[in-house]
Amino acid sequence: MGCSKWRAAFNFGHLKAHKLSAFFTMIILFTYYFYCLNGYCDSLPRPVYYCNHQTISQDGLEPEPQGSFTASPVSLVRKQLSHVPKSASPQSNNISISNSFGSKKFPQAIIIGVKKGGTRALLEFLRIHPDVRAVGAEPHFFDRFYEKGLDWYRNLMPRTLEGQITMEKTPSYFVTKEAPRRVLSMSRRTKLIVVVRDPVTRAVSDYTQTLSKSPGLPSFQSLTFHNATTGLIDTSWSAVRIGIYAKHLENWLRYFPLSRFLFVSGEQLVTDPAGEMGRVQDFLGLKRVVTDKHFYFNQTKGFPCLKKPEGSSRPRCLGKSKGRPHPQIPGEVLLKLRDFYRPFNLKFYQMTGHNFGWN
Ligand SMILES: Nc1ncnc2c1ncn2[C@@H]1O[C@H](COP(=O)(O)OS(=O)(=O)O)[C@@H](OP(=O)(O)O)[C@H]1O
Repeated sequence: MGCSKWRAAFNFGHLKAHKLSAFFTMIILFTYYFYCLNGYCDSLPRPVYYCNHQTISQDGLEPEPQGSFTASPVSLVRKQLSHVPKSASPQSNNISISNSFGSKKFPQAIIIGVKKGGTRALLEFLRIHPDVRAVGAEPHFFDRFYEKGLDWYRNLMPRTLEGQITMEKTPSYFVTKEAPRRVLSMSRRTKLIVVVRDPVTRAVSDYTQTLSKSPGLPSFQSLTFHNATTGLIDTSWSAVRIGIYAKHLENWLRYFPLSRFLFVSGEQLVTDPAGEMGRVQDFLGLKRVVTDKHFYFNQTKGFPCLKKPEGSSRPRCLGKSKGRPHPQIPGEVLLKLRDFYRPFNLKFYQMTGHNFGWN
């Protein structure tokens, strides 16, 4: 091709400005379409949600410096992109790199409670199962964002393949009056998991979390009692109220039969994670894939940790806000609380047919 021909071929001068811009727009649209077709759009970082004033990324990893199941937003982006081979062609090694397989479904199982029961540990342990896909952040759909509608909720869910189950966890559902009716109207077949823990320890754990964000918080005992001299417990304080499990369960049982529930012991989840995970997998109709082989006890943390969590090859523990030391609470305050909870605990054991041994 002679010089004049090249000049003619690349001479856009005769094209009108609007034709040029239409030409470039088409190129941009085509490139974007091709990019998304290969599933890269799905691997872009997702929004970060704020739960209980704590930042939790969409895949459930808390952005804390070290420790576990944790990732900073930057490392999250790296992690999300890390599965894309650098020089991947769409069909390299006959394995498609597209991650847009499957479809978004409503959760078939929800961890509905309880706050500070061990719900994060349970969800992270479940996420190593190949047949479980879970949204990492707490969606808070059935308590805070119900008006956004079911399509909004479903869209938050990860895509699942045939045979995989979709899950989420939002511990405040258990104590939300409207939640059971709302979950029922999504699906009456939803499986409901409640991780329960000694309500006295749970209350202290709850207080510890609030204290970590508001260091000027009044003492635990002053919040526990209406009046220190009468010793009357203040049940309007959420740290106390959440632990009246029988009362909250009563509300759920107006909508769902007991067979739809699984009660996980928060204590057993720490002392025997594999045993508790066996029960959970059976309840969900999953093969018992998560076993004692997946856990090790981390002496420094004082909790079981995962040898190989989802998306990682290194052992990891939960983040620093999980399994943190509690402030010292006077023994007589704890005793009074224990007395307060006793009848509710006994009722809860009767309702569930399970003695959690908190007395
Ligand atoms: N494996 C493992 N590692 C760390 N922590 C563990 C684990 N298993 C259970 N727990 C207990 O989980 C408690 C936090 O409960 P949640 O995850 O339900 O809290 S939250 O409601 O989501 O804020 C947390 O409460 P605190 O000890 O008060 O921090 C832990 O006792």
